[in-house]
Amino acid sequence: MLLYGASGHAKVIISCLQAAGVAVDAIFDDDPDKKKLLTIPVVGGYRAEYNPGEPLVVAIGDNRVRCRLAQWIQHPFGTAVHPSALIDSSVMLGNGSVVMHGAILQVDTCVGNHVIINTGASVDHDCTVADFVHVAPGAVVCGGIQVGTGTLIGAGAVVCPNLNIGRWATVGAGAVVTRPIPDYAVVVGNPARIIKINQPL
Ligand SMILES: CC(=O)SCCNC(=O)CCNC(=O)[C@H](O)C(C)(C)COP(=O)(O)OP(=O)(O)OC[C@H]1O[C@@H](n2cnc3c(N)ncnc32)[C@H](O)[C@@H]1OP(=O)(O)O
Repeated sequence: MLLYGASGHAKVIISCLQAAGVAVDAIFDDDPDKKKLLTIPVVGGYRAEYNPGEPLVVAIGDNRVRCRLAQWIQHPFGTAVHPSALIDSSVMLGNGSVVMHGAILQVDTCVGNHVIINTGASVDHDCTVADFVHVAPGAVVCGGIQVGTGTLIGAGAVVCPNLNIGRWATVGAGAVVTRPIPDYAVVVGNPARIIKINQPL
């Protein structure tokens, strides 16, 4: 497996892959001062000709940056799933997506491409999690929820059942979402309230 981005997020992905018995051979990063992450060599900026058939995961936590890079990279995309994650056999997991330590994906949930289901997060039954979403550590997404493209569900947030969460929205850490959230909205608190609407991409 190859990674793009020698970040803290990449360290967690390496931990997942190593626990699953998958070797990480190299990491691309544009910063010439980065030479190694944990024990893995950092080999410079992205090159399509570097081991072209080897799967790659974009190891960048920022959803917009991960989206931009994924549309440009020419390698096939792999997935990283920690063995402690509980994933129902009905779950669909897209290319480039990662499921960290202790995360739970329940029955009939569909997870798109380049999604992060972070440490200890849970996404319950019948959810649809679109591409480039990040469900941060400890967040709880209850049953029957649609999460739109590029949205961040912050650490420890709770999203109540059967709600529609828009595209490129941000749910603040610890928020309790009780109503649908529009595209690009940033919400915080319990119950969650909109504090601003971000600019579209
Ligand atoms: C492994 C990992 O680390 S994964 C990392 C996952 N990341 C996260 O979970 C972080 C999620 N981000 C947040 O919660 C952020 O605070 C955001 C995005 C909601 C807001 O960030 P910003 O847009 O920079 O807002 P800012 O910090 O200026 O705060 C604006 C107001 O909202 C309040 N606020 C910000 N975040 C929260 C929150 N999570 N809960 C309650 N209130 C909040 C601030 O106190 C401030 O209130 P004030 O105007 O009365 O002073």
